[in-house]
Amino acid sequence: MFLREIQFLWERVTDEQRAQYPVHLPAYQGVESMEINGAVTFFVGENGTGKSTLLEAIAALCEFPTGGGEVLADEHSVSEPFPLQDMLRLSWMPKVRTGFFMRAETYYNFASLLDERMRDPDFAADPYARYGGKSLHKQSHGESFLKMFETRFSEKGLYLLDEPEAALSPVRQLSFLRLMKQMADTGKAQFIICTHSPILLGYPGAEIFTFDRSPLQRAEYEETEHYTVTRYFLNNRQEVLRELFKREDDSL
Ligand SMILES: Nc1ncnc2c1ncn2[C@@H]1O[C@H](COP(=O)(O)OP(=O)(O)OP(=O)(O)O)[C@@H](O)[C@H]1O
Repeated sequence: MFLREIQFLWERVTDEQRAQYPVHLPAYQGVESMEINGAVTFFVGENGTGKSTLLEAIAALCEFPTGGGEVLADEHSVSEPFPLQDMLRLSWMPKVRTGFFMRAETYYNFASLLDERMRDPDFAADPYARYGGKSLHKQSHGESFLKMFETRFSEKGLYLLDEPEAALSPVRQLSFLRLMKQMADTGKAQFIICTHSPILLGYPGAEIFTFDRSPLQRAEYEETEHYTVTRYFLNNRQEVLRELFKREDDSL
């Protein structure tokens, strides 16, 4: 593993910035440092708690292309949001420069970029070579996603992945777990992953940070809502659905 610690340098932000996105997000309040102790780290938590924002800030500090993962525009904001990376410091042992940042939602753009490169006569290398040999638009989403990981995971590096499960069936998620394990075991790859998948989260010995608490903190797999809610639903499906729909009818 390479990335050992993410420090939050509060002295770098003004009081005004502290009150605004992204610095104001509850999960970040009171965080001085996040120590990373394993090859696989997950960020979990409710939608909008700041997982992607932190992952993207790490990617920016690593100087990885953020893959078209532009920050959501805020219609009400009069100024550009404070770049979270400006208050972060990453500690490495050893420092790596390779790896990538990938968010499922920008995968389509990435596929189009490769097609553009294929058409570009000035681009000598085969842009599909590392991605299954043909346009990602001509492979199913899940197939090409997994293919891409199989090819790219053979390289040493830090992999920052935002909801990789979005493209993957449950069986493919299991394949993905195996792939991560193979890579992590070589000591050449480190993963930091935002996920909502109870399957991915089940990676053995993974370090999990939950953004549902303020400050964000470590959690055990069985403590996460992804585990408890999924488990409860699967064990009590009829009861949960009855209760859910009854409430909906009542509010009509
Ligand atoms: N440019 C922006 N200006 C203001 N607020 C923003 C901006 N970009 C994102 N936000 C808000 O910041 C919060 C955190 O967003 P983020 O994408 O990091 O959440 P997340 O935990 O990754 O959520 P999800 O699980 O849904 O992907 C959200 O409430 C989002 O609407």
